[in-house]
Amino acid sequence: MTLLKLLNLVKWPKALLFTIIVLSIASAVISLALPILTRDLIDAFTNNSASSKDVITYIVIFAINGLAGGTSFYLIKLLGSKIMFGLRETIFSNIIKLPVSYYDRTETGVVISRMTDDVETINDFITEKLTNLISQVIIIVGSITMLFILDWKLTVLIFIAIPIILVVIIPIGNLTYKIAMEKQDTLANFTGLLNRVLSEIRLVKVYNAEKKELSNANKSLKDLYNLSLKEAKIQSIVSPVVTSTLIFVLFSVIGYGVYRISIGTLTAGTFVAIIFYLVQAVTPMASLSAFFTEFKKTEGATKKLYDLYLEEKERLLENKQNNDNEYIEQSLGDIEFKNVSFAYNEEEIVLKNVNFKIPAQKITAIVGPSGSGKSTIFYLLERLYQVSEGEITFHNVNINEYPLHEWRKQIGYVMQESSLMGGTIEENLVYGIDNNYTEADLHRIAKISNSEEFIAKFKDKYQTLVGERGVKLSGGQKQRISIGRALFRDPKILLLDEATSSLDSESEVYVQEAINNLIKDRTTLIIAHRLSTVKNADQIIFLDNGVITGIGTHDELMSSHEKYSYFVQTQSFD
Ligand SMILES: Nc1ncnc2c1ncn2[C@@H]1O[C@H](COP(=O)(O)OP(=O)(O)OP(=O)(O)O)[C@@H](O)[C@H]1O
Repeated sequence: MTLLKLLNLVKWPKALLFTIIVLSIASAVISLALPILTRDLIDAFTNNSASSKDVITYIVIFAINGLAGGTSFYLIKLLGSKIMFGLRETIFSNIIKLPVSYYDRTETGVVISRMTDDVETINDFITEKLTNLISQVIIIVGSITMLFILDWKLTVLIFIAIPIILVVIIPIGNLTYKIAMEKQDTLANFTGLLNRVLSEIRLVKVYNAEKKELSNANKSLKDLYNLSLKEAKIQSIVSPVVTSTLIFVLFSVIGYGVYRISIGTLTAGTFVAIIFYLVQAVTPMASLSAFFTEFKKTEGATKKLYDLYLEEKERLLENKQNNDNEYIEQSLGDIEFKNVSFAYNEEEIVLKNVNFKIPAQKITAIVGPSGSGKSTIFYLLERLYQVSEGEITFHNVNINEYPLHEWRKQIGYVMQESSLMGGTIEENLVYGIDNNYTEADLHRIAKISNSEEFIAKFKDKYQTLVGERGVKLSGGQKQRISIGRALFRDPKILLLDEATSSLDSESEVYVQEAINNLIKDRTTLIIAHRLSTVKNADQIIFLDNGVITGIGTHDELMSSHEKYSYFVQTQSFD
């Protein structure tokens, strides 16, 4: 059962669970005793033999029952919250370890919905159904048994209703389940759409796509609307059938009971006890009838969550202790691509048998037409994807042999779009730094990344909020913050995706200065878009449609590589 497998991932609060079970059994037993006590009290009153002790005992037991009910209600909610916490923590720690390739094929909104809606469904099932199961079964079985003992003729009358209710409930239960599953999927899709649209709201607006997105949203919303209506229609059939049957039974029982009292074959106390048991048994019965539908629905949610948990994670090798790690501590080391081929999917091979060396502490620039595979080389170095063939080595050791986090710690990656996280400037500068840093470090990094001046102009200085993905900063400011972020890590290897978007010349100078500070004494690989960069590089790699067609200095390639010299003349190289 997937639910058990999933729940096994969470540390079960066993003592709490045990207390809940004991309390709910105790409460069920008291509930079963109450009608008998009521009967005795009523009959005692009828015979004028009731003592005040009887009344007090009755009230005390009633109060204990209420107290046990209240306490177990709280404890069940506590159990649910603990399980939700555990599940969300476990699943989140897993989804954050899933490789980038997983997110290439999955909409993030769907993952969000798993973490929110599906976990909630499981919580509802546990707190409202599973934990009450034992006490409900005890109450139903106990009440029916007591009914038979008290008066079998009346009980038979009650049982006539059960097949009528079952005939309606069972087939409809399956239908409700199907609708619930459809609803879960539609909701996940809608969350996906919401996430996509809201994260790119500027794009939506400048391309006048509001109407289009609204009509996309409309489809999901209509589906949700129709499914809710379907659910309502089903309920509008089930509910009156069940209620009328129950009322019919109740009236018959009351009529027959009153008749029996009038002819003296039933005491008033026993009659009240029967009604008491009847009411007591009906509520858990209704809840139990929905148990299997809810269970199936929860199994659906559980399976999706468990599948997410089973998805293959990035290979971390965190506990690996061997000599290879020592290499990573040394600063000097060449990186080599040896016969590397790579494809994101079967349709297209992006890198084809690529061989080159990135010498330590030198600048290597990669140039080539759009889509030739330049960024892919960075992703492979960051181990965001695994090579399909060949290997990438550092100190002649396959980079996969290094623990992933240790390896990534050596690399500073300044992305072209200068991705920032929502939060403050300080949080962005120190992003991913787990050791302590001082105020002085912060100022030093801001200074060498040329950010100090513009940060000082903000009212909140380092605590200025940058907005989602840094929307409140200018392009040049964002770039300088990302350069600062890379500097903070003091990486040995630097991956720099030079921005194609042109900054104004003043900003450009600031960014260039920051880059020069960043590059110093590091093994640098730049995706180059400027003539000054390629001229400064120790070697240039020309990548064309996934194949390296030339390696050399700017002057060498200008004289020997026709496409390179043409490229230099025609691209936006200044
Ligand atoms: N996540 C992905 N899934 C599938 N294909 C991808 C993915 N990322 C890139 N590609 C494809 O891989 C090829 C190389 O892309 P890459 O981004 O490495 O090129 P590039 O040289 O950096 O281009 P540009 O200069 O335009 O940024 C392209 O054909 C692209 O469509």
